[in-house]
Amino acid sequence: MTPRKLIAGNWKMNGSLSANDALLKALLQGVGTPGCDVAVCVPAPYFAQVQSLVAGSPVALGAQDISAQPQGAFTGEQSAAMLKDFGVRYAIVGHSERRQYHGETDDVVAAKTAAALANGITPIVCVGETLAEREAGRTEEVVKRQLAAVIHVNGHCISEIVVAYEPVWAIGTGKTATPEQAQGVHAVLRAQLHHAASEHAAGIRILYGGSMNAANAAELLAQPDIDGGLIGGASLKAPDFLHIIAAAR
Ligand SMILES: O=C(CO)COP(=O)(O)O
Repeated sequence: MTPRKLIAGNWKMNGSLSANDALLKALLQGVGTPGCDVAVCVPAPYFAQVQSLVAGSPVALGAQDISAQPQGAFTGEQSAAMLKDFGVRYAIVGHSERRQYHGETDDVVAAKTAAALANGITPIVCVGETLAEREAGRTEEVVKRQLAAVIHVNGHCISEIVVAYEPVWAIGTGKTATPEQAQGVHAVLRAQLHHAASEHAAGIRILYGGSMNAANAAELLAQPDIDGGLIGGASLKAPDFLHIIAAAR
């Protein structure tokens, strides 16, 4: 079974009330009935705004992070229940920027994945190697270790996760992985999922992220194991994001 593709925008720490309004109105005007699932992962202060703008549309609301803790003295964190209050469907977990700047380990990423799953939020679990790791021939080892951490989340069915392969060297650099490079890593991840949960592996979406744009999306999305995209910069421009959505049909 080939899963329906997912095109998710990661706005990162960008936006304002007025910019979000203009971006989403343009997106909703152009999106029609998309041939794929669509989501925007927005900064937490804008959940309410975006929830009301996308209500009743094919665009789902996503978060960029989620707390591993249910509630309490965790200053600055947002719990799964808080996300649910705003209709959040997806939460990015373990983005390389969180791993790099906030010291998130594989264990933290696994705990956040579990918190999302326990609350009916689909985690988009990011994996990916740095340039130094790729050059040292360690790509497979790194992404397999990162994926293994979430595969063994106790008591939850991994069929509910989305995986995103985001080579760190391709993020925000304009250096996209070639379709062959991306497909090579996606095939490794698919095989690992197959080994862990053969009955679900084909249906788990593996997104590519890292300088995906209107010009390169179609070729990347045509690869057999690329089931969508996690898009940073290009998701902030409605025409570019719409072009990528159209390429996923
Ligand atoms: O990190 C990314 C999405 O999560 C990718 O960002 P860019 O598309 O800006 O390279």
